[in-house]
Amino acid sequence: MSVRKIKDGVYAVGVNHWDRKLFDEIIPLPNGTSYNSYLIIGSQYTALIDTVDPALQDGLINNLKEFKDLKVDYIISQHAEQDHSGSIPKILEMYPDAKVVTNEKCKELLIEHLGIPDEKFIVIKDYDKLSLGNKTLTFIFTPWVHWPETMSTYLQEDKILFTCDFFGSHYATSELYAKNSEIVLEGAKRYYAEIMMPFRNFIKSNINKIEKFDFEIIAPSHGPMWNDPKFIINAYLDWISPVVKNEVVVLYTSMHGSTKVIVDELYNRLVENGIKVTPFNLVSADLGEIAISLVDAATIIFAFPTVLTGPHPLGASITYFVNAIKPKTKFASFITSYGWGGMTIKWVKEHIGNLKVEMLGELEFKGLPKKEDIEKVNEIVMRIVEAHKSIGIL
Ligand SMILES: Cc1cc2nc3c(=O)[nH]c(=O)nc-3n(C[C@H](O)[C@H](O)[C@H](O)COP(=O)(O)O)c2cc1C
Repeated sequence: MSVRKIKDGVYAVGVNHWDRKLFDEIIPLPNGTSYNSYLIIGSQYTALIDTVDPALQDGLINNLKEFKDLKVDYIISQHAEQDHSGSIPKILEMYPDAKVVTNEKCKELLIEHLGIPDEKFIVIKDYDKLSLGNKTLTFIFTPWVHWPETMSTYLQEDKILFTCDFFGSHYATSELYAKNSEIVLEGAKRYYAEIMMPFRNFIKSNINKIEKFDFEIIAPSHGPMWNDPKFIINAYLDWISPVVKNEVVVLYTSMHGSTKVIVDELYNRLVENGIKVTPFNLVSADLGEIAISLVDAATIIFAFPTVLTGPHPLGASITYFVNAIKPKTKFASFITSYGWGGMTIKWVKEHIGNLKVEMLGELEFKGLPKKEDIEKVNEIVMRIVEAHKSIGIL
């Protein structure tokens, strides 16, 4: 990605990671991602907002070299995670007089993670301003989107709000703006589901905080910028709202097909009853797609066999993940096939403490499901139907 001008004196200097396949070594990236860095050249001082993942730092360096006689005075660090901060040491080498401008918490994390020396920092407080001459930055603390130190930066004269991970999307593109397309929104939802959803409760207060500023562009640190900020803010408000959709997510695996018989039965009966069902075979499912589905789903069904007295390891792993990302799901049900005995359902129930779900039935059956097990499926389906009706989504 070469340098792109956003406004007079404001440039996108970050890089696309077109071929990155996994984020956090776990979430697939069908459309890659980007690490955005923004250069703001004021009449007196120049600031760089965030850097890029160190794996691609040469791209940032080459972009900065396109500016003749550039001197960076301030590196604004909005988030200490390495995909945005990891190239700060290299930029400090290039511009030894530059100072890292950030909050106290971020400073502490940057020292711990990157070993940046104490004397390199200027510590700012919530709503502090920094003048670059004809351009003014205001720092707005937006904690827990998604680390404790995260903050946003408002560029008053150009009405741009830099938000780092907040409103980011996993989407590598040569376009500057998101154009509100479904595909970018999907990338934003993929990002939200893994990274932001666990901190849903902090998002509303952060949106209230930023909305006091008059901005026309949201410039995140992943994916394209939003020149229709309402579009992504409204998407976030929808995702964090307590409202769930008439959808069931089935997380299943089956070694010899026994659990799968029940999953198929559940699928057919739920669909017959007008409920959207998304089954994910844990062997091959894209974890990002599972997380995306859980942003809206009213109900989760955990369905996997018993292995070595507990859940199949893929079942244990997904249970841990779902519990960690804390979806707003309201109902859950549990299915397992076993050979001689085990504790699978008990284990799963004990490991979903973060989910505020009403349990809508469970089915533990030996070997292949029998007639009475199939009948039990109907009971579970009717409970799900009633539950969805009770909250007015069916
Ligand atoms: C490696 C392995 C370990 C198993 N461990 C247990 C166990 O500890 N307790 C049990 O009741 N069944 C155990 N089983 C039996 C399965 O739970 C049983 O065959 C079940 O019906 C498989 O369901 P599926 O066809 O959906 O994979 C084990 C099976 C395998 C392959």
